Amino acid sequence: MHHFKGTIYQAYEPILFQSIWNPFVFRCIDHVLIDGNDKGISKIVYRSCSGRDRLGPFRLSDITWLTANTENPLAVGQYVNNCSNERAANVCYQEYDVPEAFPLELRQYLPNVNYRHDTQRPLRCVVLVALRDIRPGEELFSNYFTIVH
Ligand SMILES: C[S@@+](CC[C@H](N)C(=O)[O-])C[C@H]1O[C@@H](n2cnc3c(N)ncnc32)[C@H](O)[C@@H]1O
Repeated sequence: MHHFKGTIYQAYEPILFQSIWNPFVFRCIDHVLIDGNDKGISKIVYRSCSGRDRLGPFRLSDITWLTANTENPLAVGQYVNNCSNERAANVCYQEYDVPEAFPLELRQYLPNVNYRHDTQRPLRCVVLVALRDIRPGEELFSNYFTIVH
């Protein structure tokens, strides 16, 4: 199972500059957006939001996916390519909201952060679920336009 990492924007929040020429923006069913780009302004925004949201000694999100030393090796969801007739999808998307009861000390491994610190709703995450057994080194394909409810 892989995470689609990145900054979470509610449907009404401004994302214009971060989204220009950015193929890594994922749109959820309810129009929440995840900017999974690990470069440029998207990277700066994620770092800044992640540094801002801390609770005592705990980070509330994983920042290591922006570095060479990734602590959550599952946070690679945005590198999945689009399937075609010749190359069928082998993963699909599942959106979920992190429950309030999720342990504080484990939040540092979640590769998503809210753009706005005063967002009232739970953190949105999107994971990729394998549709069949996948061998090491196999390229991952999803149907960019299908979401499992
Ligand atoms: C979310 S990224 C996917 C990961 C990207 N291939 C990478 O290496 O970072 C989306 C971009 O990947 C490329 N892409 C996705 N599916 C593709 C496919 N089936 N064939 C060729 N390029 C594809 C397109 O350039 C698209 O804008």
